[in-house]
Amino acid sequence: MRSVYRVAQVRSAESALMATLPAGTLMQRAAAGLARRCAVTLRGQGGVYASRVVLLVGPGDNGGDALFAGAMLARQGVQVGALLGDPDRAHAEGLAALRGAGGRVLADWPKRIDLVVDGLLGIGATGALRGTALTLAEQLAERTPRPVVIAVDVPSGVGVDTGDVPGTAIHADVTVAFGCLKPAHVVGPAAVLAGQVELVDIGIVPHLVGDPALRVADTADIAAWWPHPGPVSDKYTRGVVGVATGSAGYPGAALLSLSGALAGPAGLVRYAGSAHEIVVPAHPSVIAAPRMAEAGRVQAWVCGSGLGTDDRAAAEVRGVLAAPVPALLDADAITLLVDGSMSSELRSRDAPTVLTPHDREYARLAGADPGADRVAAAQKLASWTRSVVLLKGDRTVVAGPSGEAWVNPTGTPALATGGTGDVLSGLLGSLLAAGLPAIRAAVVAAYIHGLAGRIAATSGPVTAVDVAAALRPAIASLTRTPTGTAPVRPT
Ligand SMILES: NC(=O)C1=CN([C@@H]2O[C@H](COP(=O)(O)OP(=O)(O)OC[C@H]3O[C@@H](n4cnc5c(N)ncnc54)[C@H](O)[C@@H]3O)[C@@H](O)[C@H]2O)[C@@H](O)CC1
Repeated sequence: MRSVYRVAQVRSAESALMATLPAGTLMQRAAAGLARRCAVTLRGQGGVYASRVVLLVGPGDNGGDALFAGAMLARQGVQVGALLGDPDRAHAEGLAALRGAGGRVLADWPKRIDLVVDGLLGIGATGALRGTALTLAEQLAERTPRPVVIAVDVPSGVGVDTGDVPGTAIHADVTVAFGCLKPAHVVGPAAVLAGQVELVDIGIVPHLVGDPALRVADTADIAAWWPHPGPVSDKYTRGVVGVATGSAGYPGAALLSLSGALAGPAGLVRYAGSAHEIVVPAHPSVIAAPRMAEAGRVQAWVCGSGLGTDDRAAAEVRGVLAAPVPALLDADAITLLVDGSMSSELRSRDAPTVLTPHDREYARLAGADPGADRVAAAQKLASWTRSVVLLKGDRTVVAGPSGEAWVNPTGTPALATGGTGDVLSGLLGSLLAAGLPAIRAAVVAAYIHGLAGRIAATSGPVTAVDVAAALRPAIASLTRTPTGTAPVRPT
């Protein structure tokens, strides 16, 4: 598991550590890690000696890191040139070190570039890129062929604490993050611009205070949390999941959510709904009934997709809300919550509730788009509804009513196709029925669903049926890979 911290937490940890060290020590640690990573890239492109590196240098310490790393590379025979965003405010000692090692300040972009180091802005950034920093970022974006870019701490132009991208920003191949992960490395569009994130330990971790802003699970966590049957398990002790989705008009939603539920750890899957005659030929192990009241006992309900929004559907959602077991509400069930007529039933539930909105469903329910800070948006809805909220996206966010938040690292654009959400809700319901705490069930389901999307995408364009079929190999891969496939590797 990786913990992600906000800028204020990083700043106070850095201050606490700096008070115990000679001046400049942290910047030297950061620059050394950055220079090492740059050398790895240059070696991979044909060699370090005589390669050409351009530093983009901003007015703060982020630019200082780039200048000191440039000096280290210059001493290894690299031709290093610096483009200064604000010549009067460039880090003076860093600039002297670069010049002393044979590096130069450039008046313009050179023709040949093997690597660009983005040291325009780090954790001191506010708002969209502006001034010369913006001009340099725009000029970089226009270059063809596009040079390889390594960002210093964060890609310039991103919202470090939110992961939003308010304007032009640098698109990095690699981001060398100092000390710990920040939200921009893992969430929102910023996470895509960060590329491969590599952590350099500069010693601040023991000084980080307070709960992390976010957590990211890795394969080892998911493997440890996945419930397995024991020698005395039976189909009932493993948990029974009830699926109230689809309808005679939309039987596909029922079939897809059932395929997700059947891949999960529950021992039995029951179906309740008007597609009951259709689901059994497709999934013979499912026990089907026309209504919830006739479905038999379950340890969790999944309700919503393809249900419709008529009186019958509303009665089913009320029935699920009244049931004393964990409940997942998706799609049409979320729509039925929008008018507020079921708010008190929702907010007063004793058993856990999970809501799985995409952005448009979120906007209908919360009254506004998730906006720039997707984590805060999910936390707000979780707190108001007293539910776990799984806000779908390329980096799906999971937030609990107490404020705990997770981001899923396995997402893929391949999942952006109709019906994949139904597969996710079935799988998540099965994890709830197997007894996982709601927030953990949501984190595990999002992770496995993302892996399945990636596996399905290896054979070409993906449908929800392909994602459902890939759930089993995704789950099997947990036991084959004892430690992480997280997107972050320490250097
Ligand atoms: N504080 C520390 O102990 C350490 C800091 N380090 C580096 O220092 C960085 C933070 O340095 P700073 O606090 O100096 O901040 P930055 O280097 O991010 O620069 C902030 C300055 O950039 C300008 N600026 C802010 N937003 C802008 C925008 N949108 N467009 C154009 N200009 C903008 C402002 O003049 C602001 O003062 C970290 O990200 C990291 O790279 C590392 O050297 C490790 C140690």
